[in-house]
Amino acid sequence: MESDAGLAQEVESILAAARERGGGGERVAVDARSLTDAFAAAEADGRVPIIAEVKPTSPTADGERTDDPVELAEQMVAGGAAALSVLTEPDHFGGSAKTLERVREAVDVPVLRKDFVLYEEQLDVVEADVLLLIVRFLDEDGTDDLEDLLSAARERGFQVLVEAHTAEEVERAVDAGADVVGVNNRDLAKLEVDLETFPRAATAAPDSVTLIAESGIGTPEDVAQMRAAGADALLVGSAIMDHGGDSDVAENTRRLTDAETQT
Ligand SMILES: O=C(O)c1ccccc1NCC(=O)[C@H](O)[C@H](O)COP(=O)(O)O
Repeated sequence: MESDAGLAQEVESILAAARERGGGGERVAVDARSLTDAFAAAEADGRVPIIAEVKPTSPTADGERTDDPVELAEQMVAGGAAALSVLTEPDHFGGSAKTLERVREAVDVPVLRKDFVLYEEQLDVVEADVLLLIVRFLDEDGTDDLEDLLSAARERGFQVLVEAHTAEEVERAVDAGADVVGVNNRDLAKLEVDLETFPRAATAAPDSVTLIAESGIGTPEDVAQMRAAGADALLVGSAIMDHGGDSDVAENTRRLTDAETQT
């Protein structure tokens, strides 16, 4: 079911909750682990650079994974993940700032804070190496501007992944100063996944940008499709988390990180 604004109801609910969430108080100052260095190290080691996502559940998940997120994160790193993404959105994804803090303490790879940040004060919740800003949601009236948030995040030491869904949004991200751009194959307005999205939108990014393909990637064939279209790295949640089951998260990660060395 869609709202008047053409958004899926779950998305309206996510945005309403994000508008209500405050900040953390004290200004965060981060000594960040380099995301691009982590990608380069994975490549040098023959691994596909994968950001594996600790996502206990989501509006499109088949269930909930209740294992200790720190154990899941450690298994993802054992499976060759170059970096991790940790949901901190509590109401729809089962995440928390505390979880991110615990995960970041336990691993030595860069950790992305995955949340729906709309206002500068929401940057000051928890230290993370990378922060997500979503072009689509910063279009809304009443949110802070993408450009301002990008600067505010960098002033605190965060690297910033700016997420787009179309070629036009990729251009907006680059114009705002983004050097790491994610193209989400999931249309966050409607929650539909189409793996042709990344190849279509990625063409708008200059070579200087680090490009990340996000969502809906589950098989070595999907990895090959995204890499052939120019993805420097991939962000994968559901296929690794296996929400409806209890499969080995390290193996699920390894299947994708090893995709280019398997014959
Ligand atoms: O994952 C969802 O169901 C979702 C619903 C509404 C807004 C955002 C959502 N996900 C955010 C993401 O971008 C993904 O968690 C991430 O790219 C990984 O996607 P996947 O591998 O398909 O789990």
